[in-house]
Amino acid sequence: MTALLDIEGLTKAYPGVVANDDVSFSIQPGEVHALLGENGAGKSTLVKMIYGLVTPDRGTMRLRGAPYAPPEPRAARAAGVAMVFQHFSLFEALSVAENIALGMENPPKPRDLAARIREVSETYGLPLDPFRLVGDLSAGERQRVEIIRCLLQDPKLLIMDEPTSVLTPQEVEILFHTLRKLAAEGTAILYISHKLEEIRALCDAATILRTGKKVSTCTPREVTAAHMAELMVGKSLSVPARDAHEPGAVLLAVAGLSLSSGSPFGTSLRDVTFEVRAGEVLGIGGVAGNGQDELLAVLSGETPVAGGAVTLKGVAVGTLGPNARRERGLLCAPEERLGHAAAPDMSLTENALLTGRKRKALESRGFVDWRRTRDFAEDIIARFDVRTPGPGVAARALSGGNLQKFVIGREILQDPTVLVVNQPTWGVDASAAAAIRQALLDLAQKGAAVIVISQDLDELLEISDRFCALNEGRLSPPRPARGLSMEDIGLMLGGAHDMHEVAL
Ligand SMILES: Nc1ncnc2c1ncn2[C@@H]1O[C@H](COP(=O)(O)OP(=O)(O)OP(=O)(O)O)[C@@H](O)[C@H]1O
Repeated sequence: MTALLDIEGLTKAYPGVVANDDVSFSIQPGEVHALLGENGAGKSTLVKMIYGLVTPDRGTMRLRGAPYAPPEPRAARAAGVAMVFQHFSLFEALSVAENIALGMENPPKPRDLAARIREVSETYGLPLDPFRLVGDLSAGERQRVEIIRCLLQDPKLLIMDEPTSVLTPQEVEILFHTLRKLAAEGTAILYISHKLEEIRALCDAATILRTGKKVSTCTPREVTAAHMAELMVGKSLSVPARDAHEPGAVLLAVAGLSLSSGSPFGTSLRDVTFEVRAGEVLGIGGVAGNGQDELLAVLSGETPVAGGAVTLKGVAVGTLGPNARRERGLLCAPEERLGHAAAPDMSLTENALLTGRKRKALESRGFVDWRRTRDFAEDIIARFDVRTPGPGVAARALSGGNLQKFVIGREILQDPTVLVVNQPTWGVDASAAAAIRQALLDLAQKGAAVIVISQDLDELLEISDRFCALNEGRLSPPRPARGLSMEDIGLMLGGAHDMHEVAL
């Protein structure tokens, strides 16, 4: 059988790093093929070459036997290659159908397009109303818009970059059902993910990259997740551990916090009340879009509130802005790493300065001490295993997971009294995720209070002392995490999301 896509010797170098080094493999029609590797291993670079976003330095591709070298994504799409990105490019104020029409060369009449969207949505079990505003959709529904946009092109190869990191467990099931149906019809799927159990459940074959080179292939169903992780990193994984301890004094308290959202697509916070003690990790679970961003903005000081709504070591800080809170020891790492947690075009040194200025004393007499700042950036890089040529590199040149390690490391190394992180291991590979969780536990062990906001319930159960759930802007009362079953958690999350369940 002719392979659908044959990749032969693909090589792509960036200054200081060979992102893909002589990579060769094939994808068969109807195959779900996983692309695995640590952060920075070269997965995104490889799929960008397949999708025409990056031109290889060397090497060739053949699609259904014919030479294939797309100069731009439009050419890739015309050849039958589609891609769903990690970050969606949708306009919130437009409807589903309007968004889809924008990406088409020759969009049909609106009514015909809506009918096509309904047809694809029903055929593939992806419930979606063409007339709803994108701003009102959950992350999972937005992903469906992107998938349906791809399916309308009738692709032969569908590339998916970490599709499940924004999905609830139920939405993952719906997605897998769709992907299996597509594969059964002969569409090949190239699937990037760090979630190894999901890969075992879904994928027929896997190609594993390490520092830009193909190091192995395997059949995910026939090996364990631990084995795949070992192939990726070349060593075995450690599980986060902590000693038993008694929590200390209350460090952060939020009391009766209600806040109506400024944005038409935001979530209002309703009577949120909780406290976190020294030495404690409080996990806040919930489906994205239930007030997580709004809560983080209130805690960081980006959205000031009434003074007494937020107290730090008994002192009202609600009216203070981010810098004043940082000086007092309340540090936050937001979810969006490029543009919010880090400035994309600034170097890592400059990004270290942005939040570490005061606490790391990076200024003296009104001047930036660049040597100290660079040392701080180098310390983060070394201690958090950030794979990059050096601190002079721009944040946007880092792979997603490596930038995440940098952002979390930058805050932890400032010795916070209270640290709030949103999705701390989003897009981070298994071994780096374990290292970040361990660093958060160590921070709590040293006496800080840590708040972890995450959609990853396994992560929260692994590291939290107490767990609570955000549901349409309301926070459930925290409960001890030990002994909570998935069923208890389901009830706490209860009805938070308008999950349109489909019969699978
Ligand atoms: N535009 C760029 N400029 C400079 N270096 C880059 C650029 N894009 C990627 N790199 C480098 O190439 C290497 C591979 O990055 P790539 O994004 O392909 O990794 P990845 O496997 O997708 O990682 P992750 O799982 O973290 O997303 C990294 O060292 C990265 O820093």
